[in-house]
Amino acid sequence: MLEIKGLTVDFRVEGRMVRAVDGVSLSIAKGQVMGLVGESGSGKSQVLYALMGLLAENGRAGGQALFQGQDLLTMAPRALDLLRGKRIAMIFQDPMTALNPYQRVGDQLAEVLFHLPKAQAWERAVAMLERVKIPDAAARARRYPHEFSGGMRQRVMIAMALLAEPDLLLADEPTTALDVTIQAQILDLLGELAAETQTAILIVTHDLGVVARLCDRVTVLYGGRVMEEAGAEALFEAPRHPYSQGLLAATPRMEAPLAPRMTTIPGTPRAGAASLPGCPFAPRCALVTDRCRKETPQLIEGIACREVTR
Ligand SMILES: Nc1ncnc2c1ncn2[C@@H]1O[C@H](COP(=O)(O)OP(=O)(O)OP(=O)(O)O)[C@@H](O)[C@H]1O
Repeated sequence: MLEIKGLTVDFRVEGRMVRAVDGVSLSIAKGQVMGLVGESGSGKSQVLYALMGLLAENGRAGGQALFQGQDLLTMAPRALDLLRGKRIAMIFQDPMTALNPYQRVGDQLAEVLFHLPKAQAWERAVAMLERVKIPDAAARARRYPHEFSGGMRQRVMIAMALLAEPDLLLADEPTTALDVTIQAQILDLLGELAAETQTAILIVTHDLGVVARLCDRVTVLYGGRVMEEAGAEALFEAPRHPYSQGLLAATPRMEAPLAPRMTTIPGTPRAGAASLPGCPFAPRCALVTDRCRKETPQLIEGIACREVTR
């Protein structure tokens, strides 16, 4: 459904180009859920923005992003507009970017189903609001976005994306603002959708709990580069890249009451790391060698670390 090949994102900053995403490749099949994980600043969101043609004005994308064989990066803006919101839906971190403040929530949702008679579209919209756990959905549908709490608006946006039954759903931290019980229910709902309608999902998150609950596969980003790509279960059971190991060790686990201290990865991410030669994780890596600082390791069989594959 989606095949990203060597995606780059560069930003012009004070007259020079800074690389934020450096050669990211991944593919997602029909009905598959791919998690894109990494610390803040690793480039996760820019990957999504590049796919949707929504990079900031000083940004430029390179490489290829094939959606059902068509390259999203070189597509004419009008063709991309036609895909967005129909075959490709996106859930943003901030729901107000997707909702019209002057239109009743039910009408906005029903508009997604423009091909149905109005009454039927409205009924489906209310049913979807119920599925995303909006209490008293029929009455709420008649209200405006500002009359909803932040968490409820987030669920409305998720409902809107699900109603469209897109082929591809791009989601940027879709449940971060929700409380944990609702979060779990929404993640399960996204998982059901992927299975029912064979929607492929690319979900950006810094939360490995989200990955564990929803994802089939995971791509781990660091400094704009892919460090590891693996099945979600395999990654949790045996992370291979030193960065993935650190990321997992830094996540508190319910089932490990005997290890209450959270481990952290020493050091801080290198700003603009993707512009420099060598492995971006080298300054923080326990296995680092001289070669890691000079040569950028390529992703081979799901891992970009020579020291592990040697
Ligand atoms: N308009 C811009 N101009 C220059 N640099 C930018 C711009 N937008 C983003 N960046 C840089 O791109 C890099 C990746 O940002 P991105 O938002 O994708 O990270 P992220 O992993 O999604 O983090 P977060 O979880 O905080 O959203 C960062 O170093 C950021 O400073």
